[in-house]
Amino acid sequence: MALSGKVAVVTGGAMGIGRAITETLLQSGATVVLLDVNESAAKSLLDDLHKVYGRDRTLFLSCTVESEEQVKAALQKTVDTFGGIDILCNNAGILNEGEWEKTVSINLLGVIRGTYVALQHMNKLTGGRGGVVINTASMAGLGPLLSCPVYTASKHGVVGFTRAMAAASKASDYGIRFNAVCPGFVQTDLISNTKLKLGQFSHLEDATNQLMAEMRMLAPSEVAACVLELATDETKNGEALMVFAQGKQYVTFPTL
Ligand SMILES: NC(=O)C1=CN([C@@H]2O[C@H](COP(=O)(O)OP(=O)(O)OC[C@H]3O[C@@H](n4cnc5c(N)ncnc54)[C@H](O)[C@@H]3O)[C@@H](O)[C@H]2O)C=CC1
Ligand SMILES: CC/C=C\C[C@H](O)C(=O)/C=C/C=C/C=C\C=C\[C@@H](O)C/C=C\CCC(=O)O
Repeated sequence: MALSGKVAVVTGGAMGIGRAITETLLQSGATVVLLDVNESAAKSLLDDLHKVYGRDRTLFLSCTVESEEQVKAALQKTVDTFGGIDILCNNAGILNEGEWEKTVSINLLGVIRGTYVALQHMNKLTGGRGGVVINTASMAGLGPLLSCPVYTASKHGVVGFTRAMAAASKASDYGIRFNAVCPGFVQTDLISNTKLKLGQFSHLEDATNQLMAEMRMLAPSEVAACVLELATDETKNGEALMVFAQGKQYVTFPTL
């Protein structure tokens, strides 16, 4: 299988897209460590996964991506348990325009934190074995969603950070590829009760619902399949892969 012998870490791995990524990576032969704050969802998922994949290829570690200490401990535990990290999926994210600083803290700072801590373990220049980092951005990382400006900003930041890290890693010979997956609307808890999550922009919910209707919804598994593509195609570095109901498309960015 494509990922046999590989060790993957998935943040926000207990639910939604992260759960689908976890399952897809396991199906491809990887060992998966899922980090999440929702212990009940994670433990329920682990029970299901153990029945299919056994107990030796999955591990749940309670961890918020907002905490440097917790992320460092979780990734160290991963290395101590499984010998290294080959794949990091910075997937954890929220939608909350009312608590916009928390949105930035999780969606962007959490991606930066996970990347920098994992770099210490994955970087070939510091004893790592290289690998790939896949960040869950959004199509809102490529264009504006008027009902959630801060969410849009956080996802634009993820795309920019991913592309810059890809270039830095290539120039520095870290041996690590960096890519972003940019889904449209996906049927998960994140987009439930959106009126409450849009804060001062809740009056714009209808406009977003109309866009949602036009674009149609994705299943989490469709996003996970694109994550697997970015993980296994070693020619992909610095890419942003858009995923929408009609298909997928790599973004062509302007060359400076
Ligand atoms: N659902 C959608 O329409 C889209 C979602 N995305 C992105 O996909 C990613 C996953 O979102 P969904 O699966 O849709 O949401 P979800 O709400 O179903 O799952 C998010 C997971 O992240 C976990 N999480 C939240 N805060 C955390 C923290 N501080 N530390 C660790 N884990 C934390 C949650 O417990 C949950 O398990 C997010 O980054 C989101 O922005 C991107 C495009 C579309
Ligand atoms: C209220 C729900 C908000 C966000 C939910 C979800 O997390 C999410 O991220 C959904 C994003 C969906 C975006 C859909 C379309 C975006 C359209 C425009 O912003 C332009 C986007 C991309 C243009 C890029 C290009 O065409 O090259």
